[in-house]
Amino acid sequence: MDAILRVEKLSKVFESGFIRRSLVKAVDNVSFELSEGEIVSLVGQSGSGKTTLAKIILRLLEPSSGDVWFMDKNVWKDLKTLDDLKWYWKNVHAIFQNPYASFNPFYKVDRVLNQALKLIGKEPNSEEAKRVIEESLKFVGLGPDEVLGKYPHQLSGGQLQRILIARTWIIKPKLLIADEPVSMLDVSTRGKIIELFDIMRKKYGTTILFVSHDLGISYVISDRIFVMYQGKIIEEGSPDDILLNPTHEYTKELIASVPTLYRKWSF
Ligand SMILES: Nc1ncnc2c1ncn2[C@@H]1O[C@H](COP(=O)(O)OP(=O)(O)OP(=O)(O)O)[C@@H](O)[C@H]1O
Repeated sequence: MDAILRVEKLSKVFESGFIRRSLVKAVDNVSFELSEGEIVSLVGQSGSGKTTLAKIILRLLEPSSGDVWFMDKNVWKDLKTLDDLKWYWKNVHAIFQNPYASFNPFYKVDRVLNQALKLIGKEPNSEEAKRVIEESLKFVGLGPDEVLGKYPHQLSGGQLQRILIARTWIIKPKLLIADEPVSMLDVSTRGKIIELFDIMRKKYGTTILFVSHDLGISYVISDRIFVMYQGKIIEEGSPDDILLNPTHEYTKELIASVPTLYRKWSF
């Protein structure tokens, strides 16, 4: 399979401390490739560098060194104009942990769906736009009357996260970066969202980078798992490789800290 994303020797160093300056290597010489339609989990404890890596790929945070290639374009060197960036964010889309943060509290939730329509060149409020929005909500199991015309505070975190998946469904990105998208949600919404990721990959060939501290969910949904520790990917392999034959002490600790790992998940 062709690589859709290539990360090459990526590093990000932060300066921290006020009186005594010290350097934190949040991402330390990381390289990997993602293929079309793959679901890959990036797993590690808090502070291991997952979000920093995700932000660099999303072009939200500049790397200290190294390159990110997406479909043969160097993300930090080749994308210069606003149109280049729009192209990138149409193809590389993110869903973050806290759905409330993705909505402006002063606007009705419809706005994020209309913005998605604009991004793909469709006129909001047209008959076609209405149809696409309805289809997208159906895809995530929401009725239009349930959510449209409402403000974010009138909906639950699970409903908001589903609307964000509906937005992703409208945009149909080639790469979806989902950074802890389910950790704040109840078990049934979590299961539904993970099921939707699987459908997106099967139906539209979406590649998904699932960023999580939860090896349990990653085991169930991934084709491959990367284990991140102190800014480095210290181990990678199939879920069974990682779980049954972990080579790194840190991975063994991570497995031991997941009591629900072998429980049957019913999605
Ligand atoms: N803007 C920043 N300035 C200084 N240090 C930072 C900054 N952002 C992150 N760091 C540091 O970089 C390291 C990696 O942080 P990062 O948020 O990427 O980890 P993470 O694995 O995503 O953690 P979490 O699961 O808690 O989100 C941490 O030591 C963090 O303190």
